[in-house]
Amino acid sequence: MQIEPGKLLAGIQSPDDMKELDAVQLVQLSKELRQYIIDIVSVYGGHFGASLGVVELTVALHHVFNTPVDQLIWDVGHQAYGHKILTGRRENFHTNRVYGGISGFPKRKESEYDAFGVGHSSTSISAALGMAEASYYKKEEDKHHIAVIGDGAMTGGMAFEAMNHAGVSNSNLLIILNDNCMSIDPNVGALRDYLTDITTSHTYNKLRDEAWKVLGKISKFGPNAQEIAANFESSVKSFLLKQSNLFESLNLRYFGPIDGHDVNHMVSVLNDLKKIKGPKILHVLTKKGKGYSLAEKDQTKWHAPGTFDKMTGEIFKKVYETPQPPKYQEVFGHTIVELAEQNDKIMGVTPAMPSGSSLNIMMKAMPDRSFDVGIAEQHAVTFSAGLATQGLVPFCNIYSTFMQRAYDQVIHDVAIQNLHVVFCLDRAGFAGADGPTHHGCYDIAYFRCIPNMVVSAPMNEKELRDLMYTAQLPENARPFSIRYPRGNGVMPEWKTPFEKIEIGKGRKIKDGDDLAYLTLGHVGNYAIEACERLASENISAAHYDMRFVKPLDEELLHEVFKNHKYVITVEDGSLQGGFGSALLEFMADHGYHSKVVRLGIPDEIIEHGSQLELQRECGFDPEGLYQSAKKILEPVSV
Ligand SMILES: Cc1ncc(C[n+]2csc(CCOP(=O)(O)OP(=O)(O)O)c2C)c(N)n1
Ligand SMILES: CC(=O)[C@@H](O)[C@H](O)COP(=O)(O)O
Ligand SMILES: [Mg+2]
Repeated sequence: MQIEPGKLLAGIQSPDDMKELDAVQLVQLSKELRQYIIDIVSVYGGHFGASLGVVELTVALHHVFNTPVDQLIWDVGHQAYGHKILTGRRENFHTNRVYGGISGFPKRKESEYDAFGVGHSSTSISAALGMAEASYYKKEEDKHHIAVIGDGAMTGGMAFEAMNHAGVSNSNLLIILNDNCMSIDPNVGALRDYLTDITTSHTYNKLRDEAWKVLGKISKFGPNAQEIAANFESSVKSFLLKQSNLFESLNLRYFGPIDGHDVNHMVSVLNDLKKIKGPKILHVLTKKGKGYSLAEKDQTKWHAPGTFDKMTGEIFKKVYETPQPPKYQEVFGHTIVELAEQNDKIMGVTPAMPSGSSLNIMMKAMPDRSFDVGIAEQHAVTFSAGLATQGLVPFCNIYSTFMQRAYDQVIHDVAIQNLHVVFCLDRAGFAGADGPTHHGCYDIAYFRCIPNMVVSAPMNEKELRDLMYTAQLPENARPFSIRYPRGNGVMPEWKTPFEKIEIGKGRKIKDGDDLAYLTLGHVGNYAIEACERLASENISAAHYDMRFVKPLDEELLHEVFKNHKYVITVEDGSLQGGFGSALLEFMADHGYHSKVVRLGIPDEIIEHGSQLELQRECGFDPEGLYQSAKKILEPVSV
């Protein structure tokens, strides 16, 4: 489907084409850019509300700054669709997040305008500061470094670490705080309240106006800007501003808040700020979903709505005639509430993903026992450890990819003290369209080497429920991780009675003589398919659902290796150090010599696409499992 851009937008091949636009044209370009994002995302899907909210900011930045020489870094990058469209990728934009197409996030290898690869939050200030310090060192005095960070991302610890550093640097750094009061769900915490306060406080705004007067003078006096700013900074007003402003206290010159939907005002402010050297922050107020009223009203739903009818706002969902299996996240969300009703020690913790993890179900049902701690994975883990020291049983739900942030906390604060924290790692395995920054490839490998830790993965909804039930039992008071993928399970009738699973015990799903599949987690369902297909060709394959990588079911493994010359291991995770590796270690330790083929994610960066496309690429989709069996059984030619 061909989607045509507006007339002005059609003429923009790069930001160079925007430099001469006048005030009216900048407004028109913003309008066309917003419409183009709506047109494309409604048909092809992707992140939506965040990019709509920064349309004017994006236009103003590329109009004022000399990108790509000036370095523009988008935090997380889910709001950078306008940036991509204006920087030479409009004609490819319909391939956004599609297998083989452009990435949904800024990516250095995709464009020179993407100054830094992103996807995880709160990295932009550190990266921009690093670039700014490099420019300072290289005496590139006129170069600008701009980090655009949302109020949600600003709650992440890294943002504070970076501001702490920036405040004592001389480098030419501009932080733009894009404040829309939203994370994916409504933003949380004291910083959110603080930002609202400085936006509305009477006293503060009076002081701020003084600062703006100085900026006005800077525009007029041009070359004397430095001097005027310096005079202002030694004044009493500046002292008061510093006392009453968090960012000023950290030595960052603070400007704003300003209306982020007034493109021409932003152009004039950014032009002023260009003249002020050193680290500074501009607070911009925007509305997530701006310009598409449904997205403005329900900002969480329209964060990444999927495809929709742009005229009616109907979000397209596949219609099935029979009941479908639920998403794993939903099973988690309902099951934690059920368990918490039985066990008053259970608490729920999420770092800024209440909707994504479905912990929002518990947050609604039991608000005093569930916490959204903001984009703060490290804090979420150590906070859970703190709860556990007091005899509570926190379920700390973190996407596998974001758990990478909190690795030290898992070891130092949980495992070494052998605390009873249950880690639910959602989006384990390929995340799909979000791509390599979001794939949950590494958790098996990075958790498997941690003493005291139980590492498990359910093959279906029942196993997820039973593992959650098992994990909270007092006799299992130790760090316990359960990984499961993005998307649906396999059991429409998922609400099964709880059954305890013995820790470290797998199960034989099917006997067979010719080879054995050993699977971990949801991909076990692919082995069922492969076994059926092989059976129709008189090949008899056994199938074991191992459930645990740590501890391993050694009894079951002795059975496997005593009876099978050919073994195929399957995991939706990194082959390096993962489940297959664990089995090779077991074989080496016990002197087994079966031929083993390991299927999983190779030692490469796998890009974006649907989960199945990526699994196919790596050879562990159902077809890949079948073909591997055929291959392993092929007679060796001499
Ligand atoms: C480390 C990390 N944790 C969680 C996420 C998931 N995530 C992506 S966008 C987002 C909300 C960001 O809010 P904000 O920075 O205010 O941007 P907005 O969407 O409001 O424009 C979250 C939680 C992430 N990308 N990285
Ligand atoms: C940008 C970001 O990090 C999130 O919006 C992420 O895309 C959410 O992924 P899910 O859609 O799997 O919740
Ligand atoms: Mg926000």
